[in-house]
Amino acid sequence: MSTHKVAAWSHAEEFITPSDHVEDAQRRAEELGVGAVGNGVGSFLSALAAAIGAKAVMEVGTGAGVSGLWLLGGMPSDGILTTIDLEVEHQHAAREAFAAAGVAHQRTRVIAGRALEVLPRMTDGAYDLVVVDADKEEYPLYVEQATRLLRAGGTLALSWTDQESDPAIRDPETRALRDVGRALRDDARFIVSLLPIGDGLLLAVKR
Ligand SMILES: C[S@@+](CC[C@H](N)C(=O)[O-])C[C@H]1O[C@@H](n2cnc3c(N)ncnc32)[C@H](O)[C@@H]1O
Repeated sequence: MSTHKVAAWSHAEEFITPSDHVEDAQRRAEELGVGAVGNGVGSFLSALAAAIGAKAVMEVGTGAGVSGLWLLGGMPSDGILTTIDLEVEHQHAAREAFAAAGVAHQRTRVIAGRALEVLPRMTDGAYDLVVVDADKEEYPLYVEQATRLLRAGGTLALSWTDQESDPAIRDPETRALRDVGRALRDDARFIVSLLPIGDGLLLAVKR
């Protein structure tokens, strides 16, 4: 790979300056030892939510609310973010982050529980955007649920891993992602693109 490509990737990560609220949430995520999207993926999610006018967003994996803040920043002012996490401490941090950023209470639904128990209770075709950033081994099952939850024309965004491109890496998480990537790529119901931002983001638009 050319040095320009590597430099361009780094540049993209630093190109957009996060808000103070996002930076606070990133620090809280670090304190809690939970992952969070970087500025490349975060700013992309914000731009994507704005581009598609996402009023109803489902997020699997709230963390400390970093990706949630980016998403809310791109959604219309009456848009609602539904976000699921099984860790009470993460949810508490995310609620604090949303409140500190002045997000109206009614714009977020922070749901406690295991994604695979919560998602089946959600309404078919009701979401413009589903963002997945949780247990990678469960991705195939999240995708099954997301396919049902998305409206026609809705978008699925899967937080990826840069290890997926290395065929020598065959741990269960990486294999699950590889399988899901191939399945979506070959699924005529979706238009798919793998974006090289952050650790990667797989986009699948439901026809
Ligand atoms: C990488 S973090 C999400 C970070 C978040 N998207 C952000 O950028 O701020 C993954 C989160 O998924 C949650 N998680 C893991 N397995 C889960 C499951 N089965 N159901 C719900 N949440 C889960 C973890 O508790 C953790 O908070």
